[in-house]
Amino acid sequence: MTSTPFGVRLRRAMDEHGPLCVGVDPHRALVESWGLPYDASGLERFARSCVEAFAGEVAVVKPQSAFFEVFGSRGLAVLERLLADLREAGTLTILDAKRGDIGSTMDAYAAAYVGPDAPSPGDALTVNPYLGYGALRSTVELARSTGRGVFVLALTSNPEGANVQHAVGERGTVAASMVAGAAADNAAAAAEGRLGDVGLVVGATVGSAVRDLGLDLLAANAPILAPGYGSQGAGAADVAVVFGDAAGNVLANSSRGVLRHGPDVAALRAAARRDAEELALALRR
Ligand SMILES: O=c1ccn([C@@H]2O[C@H](COP(=O)(O)O)[C@@H](O)[C@H]2O)c(=O)[nH]1
Repeated sequence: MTSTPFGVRLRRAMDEHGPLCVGVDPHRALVESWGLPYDASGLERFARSCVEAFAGEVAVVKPQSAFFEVFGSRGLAVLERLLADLREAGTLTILDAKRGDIGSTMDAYAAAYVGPDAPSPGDALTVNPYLGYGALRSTVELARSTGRGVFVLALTSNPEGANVQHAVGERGTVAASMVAGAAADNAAAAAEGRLGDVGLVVGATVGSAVRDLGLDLLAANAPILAPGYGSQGAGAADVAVVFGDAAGNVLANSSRGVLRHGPDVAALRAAARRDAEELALALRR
């Protein structure tokens, strides 16, 4: 819990380290390629190497909850420790758990992940707005009250997402309604001249969709988490083209693209630095 808003802390971190978020996605193949057993003990050593490699070195680390949940309570304990170690090192985290439900259930998810007594808090949480942007209200409010943020899925990096996210409803496309929701929630921050705390997830792989759907990402004053850079095929130049005038608010994520350089900690760190520099050059504001 902190009194400095998430958007302010994220902007500082990106200015200092470049616009890269490293994902901690312990896929079975990766864990085994690091010479580790694919069990809770291997997971723990994998996570520890990530802390050693990335703490204090990159703007943000994004653990993917699914790969920890696989191991039940022992996996969740590793996730909690990973988040705590990064927090202690002063490195921002986004917990990628993509929570989304009716409002009353979201209250519990909000308490679990962004509340003052959250057992495994990150600095921000990814949320799924498929039950409607309004269902995220309590999560947005609680996150802001603890200096945390949320990232709302808007245009995801997978090809199947377009079928839902490009669909046209009463007030335009589904994606546009998410951007409008974030813009409204970030308006007060914009008036203060700072980046908002309600981020959007927009894949670096979406091609011309941001333009085609007329999404004004810059006006949303939202941090933009852009997965798809690296293993999913988007390069830094693609990120610059996809986001245009909003490129300065983009935090590109790479998980496997960096992690494949492990288990050597120096090699992991060097890979992250190369990507952060490449992105900073391409997205220069
Ligand atoms: O639209 C989305 C939203 C989230 N993700 C997540 O990001 C990482 C990407 O991993 P890579 O290894 O860099 O492909 C992963 O955790 C996804 O669940 C996404 O890819 N697209």
